[in-house]
Amino acid sequence: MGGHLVTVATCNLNQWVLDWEGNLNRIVESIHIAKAAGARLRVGPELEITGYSALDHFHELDVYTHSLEMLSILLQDESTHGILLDIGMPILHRNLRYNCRVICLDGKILLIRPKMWLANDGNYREMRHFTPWMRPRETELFHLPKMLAELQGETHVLFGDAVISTPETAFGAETCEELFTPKAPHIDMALDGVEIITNSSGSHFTLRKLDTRLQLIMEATRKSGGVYLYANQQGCDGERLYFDGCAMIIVNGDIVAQGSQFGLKDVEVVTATVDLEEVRSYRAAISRGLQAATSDARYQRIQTPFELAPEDDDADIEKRPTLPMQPRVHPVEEEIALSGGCYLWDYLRRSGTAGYLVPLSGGIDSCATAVIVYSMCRIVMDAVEEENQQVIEDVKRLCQYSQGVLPKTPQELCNQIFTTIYMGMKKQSSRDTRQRAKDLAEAIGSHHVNLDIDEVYEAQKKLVVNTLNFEPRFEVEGGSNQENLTLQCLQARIRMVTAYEFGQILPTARGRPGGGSLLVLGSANVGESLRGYLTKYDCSSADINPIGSIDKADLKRFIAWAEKEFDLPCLHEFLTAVPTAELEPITENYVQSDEADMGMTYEELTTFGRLRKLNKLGPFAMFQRLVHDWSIDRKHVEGDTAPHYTPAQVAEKVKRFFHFYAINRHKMTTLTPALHCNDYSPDDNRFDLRPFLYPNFWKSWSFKRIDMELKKIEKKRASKGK
Ligand SMILES: Nc1ncnc2c1ncn2[C@@H]1O[C@H](COP(=O)(O)OP(=O)(O)OC[C@H]2O[C@@H]([n+]3cccc(C(=O)O)c3)[C@H](O)[C@@H]2O)[C@@H](O)[C@H]1O
Ligand SMILES: Nc1ncnc2c1ncn2[C@@H]1O[C@H](COP(=O)(O)OP(=O)(O)OP(=O)(O)O)[C@@H](O)[C@H]1O
Ligand SMILES: NC(=O)CC[C@H](N)C(=O)O
Repeated sequence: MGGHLVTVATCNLNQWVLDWEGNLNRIVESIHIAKAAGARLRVGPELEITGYSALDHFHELDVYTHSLEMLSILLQDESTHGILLDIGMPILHRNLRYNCRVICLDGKILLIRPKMWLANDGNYREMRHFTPWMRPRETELFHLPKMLAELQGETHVLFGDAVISTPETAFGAETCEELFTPKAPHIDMALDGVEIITNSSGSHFTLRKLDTRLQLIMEATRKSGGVYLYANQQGCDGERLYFDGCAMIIVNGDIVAQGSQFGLKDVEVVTATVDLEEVRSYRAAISRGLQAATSDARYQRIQTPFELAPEDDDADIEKRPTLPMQPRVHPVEEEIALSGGCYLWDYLRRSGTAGYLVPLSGGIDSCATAVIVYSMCRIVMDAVEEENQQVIEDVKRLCQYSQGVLPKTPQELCNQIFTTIYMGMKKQSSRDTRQRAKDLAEAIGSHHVNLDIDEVYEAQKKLVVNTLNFEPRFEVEGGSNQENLTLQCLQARIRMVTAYEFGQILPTARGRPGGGSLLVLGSANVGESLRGYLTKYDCSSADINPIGSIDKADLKRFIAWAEKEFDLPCLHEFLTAVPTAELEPITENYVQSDEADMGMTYEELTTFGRLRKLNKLGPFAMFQRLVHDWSIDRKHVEGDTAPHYTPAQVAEKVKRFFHFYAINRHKMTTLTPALHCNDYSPDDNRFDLRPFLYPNFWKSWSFKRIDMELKKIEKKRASKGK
């Protein structure tokens, strides 16, 4: 029989790919915390032994050998006994690679459950690394390697799609993506009377995604009833993704416990006491009976005498079911601040470098990058205040406080590990941008360098003058377009060389103990990357870019939010300034402007960027869509804030965008790795895979089709007298 009050645990773990012992230690620590909280079942993230993002390392046999070795250490560690464990790791079975859950108890394996529906969209390539288990509710024998067979006292364990039956209930596992599929395994398990479902995830962050995840999880148990335990990685495990934790426990559609989405705890365990009788009454009250009774999905149950709810515990009247709570969701601006801040901290501490350097131009993009570093310092100082020992250790190493004196404010920390550098040109740079950069640096406390690159520029330019006997001039000085571009790109590239030069020597020159290098941060955003409005291999080429998958609209929201939330009034100036590259000389009647140069506004670029990637529209479909969305006929419709253009103007805009997109796509192939935050990201290397040598779009069939459609539309409008 058994009791009905069960204490269960799930967790966020900050795993790191191939950090075998580190990963194992964090798993063991989570088990200790779960046990101390009285939990009898603990679930951990997907592939927690290797770290989720090992990618093509999953092709290497070492990975499977070391995973088994770590599992063997875990099973032998008696401090992990006395609780049912659901551990994530890769397993080689009959020469096929599987992404598995290993369910174990008291040093023995009960079941190995391979993932059935693999994640294969966007950043995910699980089909490249693993084989899905395509036989629902079937099992076979897994031959244990010698080291595990000795521990098990048997040569084989069950491998496949089955569930575990305890004296009082049954639980089954599903893995991450399976929850996202239309016919998720939890549906059949719930129909077959399984009351607790574990979900181990390696689920990455994108802006506004938590809503979707929450809805899916709550829906899973709202429709079928049951207890759902969600575990996830948290942090940067060695790739461009940030895993946003949020371990949760849900009962019959209500959240009863929720861990942090962003945070610096390497191990965060979430526990709750749930009442199995509530699941039974809920299931009795919903329309499920007939479907359950006629369902042919019958799961093999692996019996264990281990009680999840010892009756003795029910007699303890202090124990009571955890009450439902409202889900916590951060506003999108805060998501940018927290995801970027936490990712940068993991990257910094794990890379072993001395800090960050940002070329700060006085424009909004590099400003956003700098504010994200400041956000990191704020998050770190909060963790220091909460006495997070790992963070304190990392801060001590980075800041080299031999006396153990820690910084007291985010600004103090910022000053130790963050340099901003303004690299001006006498004729091109305005006083305004130089001042804005200086003001921001002062407000966030960064170590600020203000210099001019004219001498280097002149020396480099002389190479052409002296060697080719030709003096290139800017357009405003009467030069051609090609001369104008050459001189602009020269400045831009000198900035990149200067940024790396300073990044490498600054810690030593400042007398920082240990010396080392600063990582150079980039600030290219989605719109300008798509449009190609950047110099290849200039400051857009950096070590890592925290804003590379965020478009201008989201960035501006973030800066407006940070102005208030971080109390940085100087950010206001960045929001109202006209965006300019300052690569051409400023004259009495000419100041370079991004939007004029690009032939489109950032707002329009935001729309193009999202329709291209999220809605998957090519030139013709984009025209068909925007001719309505941006219709001139809607100009006077109240509340319509979109731009308004005639059909001919829309055609011209769409063609211009795709023309520049096509001729500049090569720039995406060398772009700095960016933290992945959005499904509209143009990242060519891992996410938005495209060719980079296109035919001339002006002569393309798709542009001709736009012209044909335009003619039809104009004819119709003319007949209506428009
Ligand atoms: N199909 C292809 N496949 C591979 N590579 C290709 C290529 N076509 C050109 N290239 C290469 O790319 C080069 C042209 O690209 P690139 O050198 O970037 O030069 P380009 O795109 O001509 O000029 C840079 C543009 O970015 C603007 N901008 C705006 C804002 C800021 C900044 C800044 O830097 O701060 C720059 C600047 O005003 C200018 O319009 C060619 O010289 C060639 O080396
Ligand atoms: N005067 C400068 N001093 C330092 N860095 C600069 C300067 N001008 C440009 N940069 C660096 O080069 C990058 C690309 O320059 P660009 O003019 O394209 O700026 P952007 O991407 O629009 O960003 P921002 O809004 O920060 O100017 C900037 O993000 C910045 O990091
Ligand atoms: N690892 C996975 O299966 C993750 C897939 C899932 N679609 C997600 O984004 O969370």
